[in-house]
Amino acid sequence: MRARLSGGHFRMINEKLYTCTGKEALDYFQEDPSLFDMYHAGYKTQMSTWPEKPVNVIIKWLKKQSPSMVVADFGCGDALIAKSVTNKVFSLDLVSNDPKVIACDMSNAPIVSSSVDVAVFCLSLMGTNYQSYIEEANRVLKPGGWLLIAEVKSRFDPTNGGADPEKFSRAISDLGFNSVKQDFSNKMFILFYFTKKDNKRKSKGKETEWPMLKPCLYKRR
Ligand SMILES: C[S@@+](CC[C@H](N)C(=O)[O-])C[C@H]1O[C@@H](n2cnc3c(N)ncnc32)[C@H](O)[C@@H]1O
Repeated sequence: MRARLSGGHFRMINEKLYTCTGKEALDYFQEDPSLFDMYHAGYKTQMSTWPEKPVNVIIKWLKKQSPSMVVADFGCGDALIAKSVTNKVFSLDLVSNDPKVIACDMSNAPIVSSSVDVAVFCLSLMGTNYQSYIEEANRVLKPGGWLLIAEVKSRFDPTNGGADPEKFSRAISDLGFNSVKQDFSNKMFILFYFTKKDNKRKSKGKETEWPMLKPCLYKRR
């Protein structure tokens, strides 16, 4: 009974995070931070069924890069990246239960412009204003810096209401990134790798067309 109740709470908070802006999500958790713990308990249960977690793929990738690279982990959850690598990592999330985590809405990160080598979004493009998170990553990234985005595969399945991954990739390229790789090999998630060209937008005056990313709603088991 308790498990069913907490599963219901998790699904409700999860749906809220996918259907509101980052600012509304920040207010929601500031009003009751215990909802954040409830969300993360449910999220852990969901992830325990995944054969491979995207955060571990990202950690493996980071370990192959220079440890001097500065990393920003946008929507870090339990800050596993910061706990697993020797790099300097800015771990950002809506609530901080750990001294390593900076509490903020990641569309407004307390990080100096052009100071970061790798920006990571691991299953964290939840808000309806997700493009403002990517724009913020663009602001803090150095030219040549990496942008890694892992997202649930169903959000990028155009045959089932999901976004076209090419359209998503094009929007990020319009911001001034090169698309280096799209890894579709995992059953549960897609991993996009981009590098930042410079501090200017590529297509001057052209409005970036961001595809809508459908919420990732979990079914009652
Ligand atoms: C699905 S969890 C993923 C956590 C972690 N990246 C991982 O892979 O295990 C998404 C996280 O993004 C955070 N998040 C969502 N919107 C955010 C925002 N606007 N600002 C900061 N964090 C946000 C949530 O609070 C949550 O901890």
